[in-house]
Amino acid sequence: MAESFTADSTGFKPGVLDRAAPFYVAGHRGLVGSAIWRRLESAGFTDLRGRTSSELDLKDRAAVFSYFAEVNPRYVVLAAAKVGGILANNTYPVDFLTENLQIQINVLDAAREQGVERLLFLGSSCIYPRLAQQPISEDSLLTGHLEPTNDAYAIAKIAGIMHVQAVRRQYGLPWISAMPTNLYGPGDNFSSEGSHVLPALIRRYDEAARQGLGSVTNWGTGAPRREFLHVDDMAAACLHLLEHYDGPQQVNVGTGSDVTIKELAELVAEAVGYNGAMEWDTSKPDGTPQKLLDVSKLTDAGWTAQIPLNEGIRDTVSWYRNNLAALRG
Ligand SMILES: NC(=O)C1=CN([C@@H]2O[C@H](COP(=O)(O)OP(=O)(O)OC[C@H]3O[C@@H](n4cnc5c(N)ncnc54)[C@H](OP(=O)(O)O)[C@@H]3O)[C@@H](O)[C@H]2O)C=CC1
Ligand SMILES: C[C@H]1O[C@H](OP(=O)(O)OP(=O)(O)OC[C@H]2O[C@@H](n3cnc4c(=O)[nH]c(N)nc43)[C@H](O)[C@@H]2O)[C@@H](O)[C@@H](O)C1=O
Repeated sequence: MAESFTADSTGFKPGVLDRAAPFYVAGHRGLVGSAIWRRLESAGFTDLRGRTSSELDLKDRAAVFSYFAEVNPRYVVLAAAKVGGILANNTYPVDFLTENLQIQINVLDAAREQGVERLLFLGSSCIYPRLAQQPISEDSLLTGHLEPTNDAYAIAKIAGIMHVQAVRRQYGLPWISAMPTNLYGPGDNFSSEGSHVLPALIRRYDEAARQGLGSVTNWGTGAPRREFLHVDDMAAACLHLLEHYDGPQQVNVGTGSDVTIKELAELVAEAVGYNGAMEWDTSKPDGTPQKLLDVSKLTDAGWTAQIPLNEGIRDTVSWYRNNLAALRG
């Protein structure tokens, strides 16, 4: 797929986006959308637009078209999606497939009808084959079988990449796709069952430290390797790509280094001040053995991650503790 793009021509010229133009961030209250919103504000954008899911259900096609006609955004980031950790993806594959397809098709079709000038679609590193060669290059898309715990979600995201490529080819619009690695940071989902590993560990270890527990049990074997990118870095990368990258191929967004889940748990334990034992519940799935992105395309486009993992974890622990009352409420 990646090596045989049909030629497209968008006329895109790299440069700063117009700070006064209407900019719609779909999913602006989520982990990624809220970070992108903060980044755009600090970069001087003055006409940011967002709607919560209760104000605008992006699965409602008529409502989405009507919103786009009203706002007529010049720029769009699609950061609204049904998102969850390994257990949620494995348990509710129909929801992850159908909700994400509906949201994407509605938003991308409405944006196309409105002639949105720049659009960034967000996928995920789970689109790549389960046993892809590491670090995972963009070229490995569709070269092997997907990880079964998140194949439904991955298929929806792959359809989104193809939708963007098709719009470029058929309509010449300079839209792009980015594939982030595992993300974390302020505003994450800290629920015990549905969340990703890093917020789950922060919550579990913080509670264990407060309650003086002698041991903590994490999921799986602790052996899988994952790469973690702070969401403020992710937001900076998104703006950089919107201003500097144009091409049909998706761009990986990550740090270029990974850790085992056991090493991650040790970092979290240290950050919260927990000294007890670590145990593993191997009845829970490990998922893919390793997900480390090749970020050379992003580096060539002029961007690299800035926030080291230990600092990012400390920052997120501190945000979690400051917001605990609101999260419980
Ligand atoms: N978190 C991660 O580790 C990774 C995330 N990504 C991708 O980044 C993007 C953002 O993820 P993230 O910020 O973590 O997810 P969150 O769950 O934190 O946020 C998702 C957002 O989507 C909105 N949303 C969901 N369904 C609907 C709907 N039907 N109508 C309107 N809005 C809806 C929610 O709105 P509201 O709050 O108003 O309900 C929410 O703000 C996704 O595309 C995801 O696939 C990719 C790789 C890793
Ligand atoms: C972003 C990405 O997120 C998901 O894929 P994943 O990378 O497997 O994500 P995860 O963060 O949930 O788990 C990572 C690893 O960590 C282990 N683990 C230990 N203890 C806990 C724990 O308490 N919770 C969770 N969730 N995992 C735990 C867990 O067993 C696994 O080995 C997909 O939704 C996929 O679609 C996707 O895009």
